[in-house]
Amino acid sequence: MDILSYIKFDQSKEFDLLLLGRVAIDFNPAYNDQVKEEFKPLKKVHMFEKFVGGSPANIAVGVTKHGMKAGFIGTVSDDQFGEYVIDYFNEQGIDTSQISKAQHGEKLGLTFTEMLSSKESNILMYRNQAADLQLSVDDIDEDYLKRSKALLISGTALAESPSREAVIKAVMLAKRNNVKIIFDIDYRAYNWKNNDDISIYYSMIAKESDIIMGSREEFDLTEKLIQPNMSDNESAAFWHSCGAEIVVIKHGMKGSTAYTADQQQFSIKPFPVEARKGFGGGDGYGSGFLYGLFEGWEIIDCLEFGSAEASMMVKSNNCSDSLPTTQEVKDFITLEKEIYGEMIARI
Ligand SMILES: Nc1ncnc2c1ncn2[C@@H]1O[C@H](COP(=O)(O)OP(=O)(O)OP(=O)(O)O)[C@@H](O)[C@H]1O
Ligand SMILES: O=C(O)C[C@@H](O)[C@H](O)C(=O)CO
Repeated sequence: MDILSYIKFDQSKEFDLLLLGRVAIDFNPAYNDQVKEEFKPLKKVHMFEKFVGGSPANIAVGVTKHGMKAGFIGTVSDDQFGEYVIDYFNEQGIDTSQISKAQHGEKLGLTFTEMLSSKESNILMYRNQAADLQLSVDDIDEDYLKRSKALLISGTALAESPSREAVIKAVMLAKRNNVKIIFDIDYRAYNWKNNDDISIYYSMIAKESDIIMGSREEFDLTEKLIQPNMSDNESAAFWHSCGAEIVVIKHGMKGSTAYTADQQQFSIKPFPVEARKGFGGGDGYGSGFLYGLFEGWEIIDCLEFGSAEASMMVKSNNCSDSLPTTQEVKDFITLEKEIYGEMIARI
């Protein structure tokens, strides 16, 4: 079945996707032609490379590399790092007209990453009074929102006020302007005060969403106050009953499944790679999957493309700069299929 029968984007709109939420600065152990910090504990690392990071920021870069027209709604620090983010987005072709600067000295989060082995990596976040959580209702402009086919909300933006209210306002305005809502649950423990808050705000946005993407753990957190311990099938049925057209549930290396409102389900596995780190896979997955969806591909092809892009990202040393072009993902899939066989990722 053609995906356009699931999601009907308003093709007359100028932007494909607006992304709202977390943006930070990643400091990754250097791994380039000059310096190679091999797998080691963070305390032993001397040289770092700086990148723009944060899941929705990365996905904005990822979909733009596929030729989609994206804009970012967020708040950055009023300093050199804030300028770095805006310059980087501008260079990538992402619209920055709706990025505000924090007014009271709040700083962008700094993410120091630790690569311990191909199976273990961690992040160390410096994120007190984070600038991105200063996004407020005054930063949400209906005339801007209505110009987009879809709005992606990253769940981290719900962790604190005033960003929380800004998200809720954006979702309310999106709904009345036929802007599809994509909820990337994107749970990060920092900034959340307790699990009831997580369930209250995640479920509030999930109930309004057309597409929901998250790991099993993220769905469990979302569903805590609705019905704990749901199976994947039960979760999908519940969110479909609230109006979601596509529910994607990820199980890391075990694979992921997209459930469509017409009761179909499609599953995919990761493409085998030697990973440099665990994080960033979700952003590659989101970029590739959404690109396919906007192109009107069959769901299984969207999943394969997203899974390939995820594998490429965990293999890489960073989360934004290494996001691949469409041709690079296609070449990666061709190569992996030559090595491992045509059905390597398909379940
Ligand atoms: N070691 C790996 N090798 C290949 N692919 C991987 C590996 N780890 C993760 N992936 C891919 O990345 C996808 C997303 O990873 P995960 O399920 O951890 O989601 P996530 O928590 O949203 O990620 P992120 O930390 O980027 O937000 C997986 O569904 C899988 O396709
Ligand atoms: O915040 C993180 O989880 C790690 C970041 O380094 C990265 O940019 C990211 O946001 C991955 O989703």
